[in-house]
Amino acid sequence: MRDTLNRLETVIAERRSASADSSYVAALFAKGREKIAQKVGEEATETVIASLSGDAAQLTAEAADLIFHLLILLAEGGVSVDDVLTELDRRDGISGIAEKASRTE
Ligand SMILES: N=c1c2ncn([C@@H]3O[C@H](COP(=O)(O)OP(=O)(O)OP(=O)(O)O)[C@@H](O)[C@H]3O)c2ncn1[C@@H]1O[C@H](COP(=O)(O)O)[C@@H](O)[C@H]1O
Repeated sequence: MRDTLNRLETVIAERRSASADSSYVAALFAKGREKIAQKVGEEATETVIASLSGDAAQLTAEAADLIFHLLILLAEGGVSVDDVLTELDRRDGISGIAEKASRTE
C-alpha cells in the first residue's frame, strides 16, 4: 500500500505542472483548493453510497477515486503520504500502549 501511494504521489507531483488540457491532475490543481476539496467530498459521498448498495466492485472503484483525490488534496496542502502514514503508525503505537496498560491493571 505504501509503495502504491508513494508512486501515485510522485505521478501527481509530476503531472501538477503539465498542461491542464492534457492532464486531469493539472486541470484540477488549476481549479484550486476549494474545487479539490469539493471533489474529495463528492468522492467520499459516492463511496458511502456504494458501500450502502452492497456492490463490492462499485465500492472498490469509488474508494480508488476517493484515495486518488485525497492524495491531490494532500499535495495541495503540502502534506505528504509519509506524513499521514507516520501519523497512523504513531496511533497504532499509542493504541498498543493503551492495550498493554489495560492488561496490567
Ligand atoms: N488514478 C487516477 C484517477 N482516478 C480517477 N481519475 C479521474 O478522476 C475523475 C473523477 O471522476 P468523476 O466521475 O467525478 O469525473 P468528472 O465528472 O470528469 O469530474 P468533474 O467534471 O466533476 O471534475 C475522472 O475524470 C477520472 O478519470 C483519475 N485520473 C488520473 N489518475 C492517475 O493520475 C495519472 C495522471 O493523470 P493525468 O493528470 O490525467 O495525466 C494517471 O496516469 C493515473 O495514474
